Amino acid sequence: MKIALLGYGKMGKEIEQIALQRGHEIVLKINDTNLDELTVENLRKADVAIEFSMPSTVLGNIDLCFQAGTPIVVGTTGWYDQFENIKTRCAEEGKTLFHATNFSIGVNITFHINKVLAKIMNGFNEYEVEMEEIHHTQKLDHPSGTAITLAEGVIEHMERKKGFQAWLNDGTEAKPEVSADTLLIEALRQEAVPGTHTVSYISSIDRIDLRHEAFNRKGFATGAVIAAEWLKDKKGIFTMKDLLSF
Ligand SMILES: NC(=O)C1=CN([C@@H]2O[C@H](COP(=O)(O)OP(=O)(O)OC[C@H]3O[C@@H](n4cnc5c(N)ncnc54)[C@H](OP(=O)(O)O)[C@@H]3O)[C@@H](O)[C@H]2O)C=CC1
Ligand SMILES: O=C(O)C1=N[C@H](C(=O)O)C[C@H](O)C1
Repeated sequence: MKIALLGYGKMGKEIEQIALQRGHEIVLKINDTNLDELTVENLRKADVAIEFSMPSTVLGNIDLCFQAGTPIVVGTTGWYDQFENIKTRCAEEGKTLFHATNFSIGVNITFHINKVLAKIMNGFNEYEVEMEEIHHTQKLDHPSGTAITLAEGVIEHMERKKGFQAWLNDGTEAKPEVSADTLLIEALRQEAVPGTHTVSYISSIDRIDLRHEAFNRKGFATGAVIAAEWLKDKKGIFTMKDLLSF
């Protein structure tokens, strides 16, 4: 496949390596220094675009791919407040978009177990639930997209939680008091951490942790390339649940 990389930073470079290993060709690589090459005409030269840029640039890039008619795989996080608009446009205009807050197979297994665990813990009111996400210091958004997906999984299956609140624990803000029906997500930023997520159930006598720790970015990148391959000849909006068989 001919692939356009929209975003050639930490993830774009990792995806390039995996894509080449899997026999694909990179026809466009976009970062802040060559935005003049980011045109509908150039996007039409690609079979698929893989988008890992920034919360402030992702929507413009989705729009350009829709104009070009180029299927797009979106890994960028921090834009999901616009998700319904994009979903509607994708359907109305007959375009193709694959999105995931996390492309790693291990995280998607964790997403599944998280829902099963929340269903079980719904019956055990003596446990309080809280979450923690840790990422590298360059991360622009908080809480992470993955943490939001995990929180949504808990809220869907646990009657005593109705919403979530994020706390960036960078020493500037004390731990917030949250209401009993709010799930607190603590975001920590530490040098070079690719992504660690923990959902904890804590009672006065014990603690259950569901934890996923990425050792590097290979899992995210491989999942994104597999999604791009899977998207061939498909129309519509898709995510990892469509690709995985559990
Ligand atoms: N869904 C998933 O599995 C994963 C998602 N992510 C998400 O992916 C995104 C990117 O992460 P990461 O690679 O670490 O971030 P980086 O900051 O390393 O890379 C972002 C890249 O986007 C480039 N850029 C700037 N403007 C544009 C534009 N208009 N169009 C395209 N690219 C542009 C930047 O260029 P320059 O360097 O010149 O500024 C940079 O190369 C984040 O939102 C992150 O949360 C990350 C990992 C996994
Ligand atoms: O910015 C990152 O690095 C990551 N972002 C994604 C997120 O926001 O969940 C996925 C992964 O955790 C790495």
